[in-house]
Amino acid sequence: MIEMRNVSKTYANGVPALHSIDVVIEKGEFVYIVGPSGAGKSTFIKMIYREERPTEGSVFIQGSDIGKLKEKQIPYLRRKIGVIFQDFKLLPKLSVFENVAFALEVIEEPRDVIRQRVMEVLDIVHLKSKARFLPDELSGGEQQRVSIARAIVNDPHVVIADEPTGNLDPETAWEIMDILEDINRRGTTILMATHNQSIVNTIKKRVIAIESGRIVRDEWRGGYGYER
Ligand SMILES: Nc1ncnc2c1ncn2[C@@H]1O[C@H](COP(=O)(O)OP(=O)(O)OP(=O)(O)O)[C@@H](O)[C@H]1O
Repeated sequence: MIEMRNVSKTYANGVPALHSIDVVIEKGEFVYIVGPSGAGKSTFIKMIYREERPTEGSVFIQGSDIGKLKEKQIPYLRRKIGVIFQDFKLLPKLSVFENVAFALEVIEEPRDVIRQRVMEVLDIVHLKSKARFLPDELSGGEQQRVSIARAIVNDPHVVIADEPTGNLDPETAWEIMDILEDINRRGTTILMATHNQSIVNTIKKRVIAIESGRIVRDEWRGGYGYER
């Protein structure tokens, strides 16, 4: 469902970030992207929702080369991809409900459909009772759960999380992982860039390790090599 073929990225200032990346991620997988600071993890992730474009090579989502999309087609791509950030990026003046509903209002879904779907996803992240709260009335973990609800409200094929537990204490980080695993069990592909070794070592998934812009390891943490 996600395929990178010979993808390289050099930023406009000449900084090389990715070199000849070849990778396939199948529907329903849960994949960690790991590597030292500056290795290229965020750049890798940004390629998938076309926040950045490759300088060489192609990125395919469900068989379509997203480098070839016209600007006006990009919102359609982004509806198929939910994104979660380390710093949540919630709209501070909107309630929890409104933050999550926003993506559905943009596509002019009927009000009753919006209400039902928003409450459904708030239930998945255990925040139904806080639908009317503002983001700054919530803990960091709760804010991250709102941003997860917002990421899945359009029922995307893939959720991309860039350091989703980076700003959270360890206990809250595990709660976020429970929710991401639950979403993955419901069929959504998950890609998560992380520095959190204890999560990667405990909740065993496919691990893609990037160093200096190259994939240096791609395996299941279960102890056997990754093959397809
Ligand atoms: N917009 C940009 N313009 C120029 N260089 C950039 C840009 N974004 C990232 N880089 C550079 O590209 C390289 C890879 O950065 P990237 O953010 O992808 O790494 P990362 O693995 O996500 O790091 P971290 O773990 O610290 O978030 C780094 O050398 C970085 O300085």
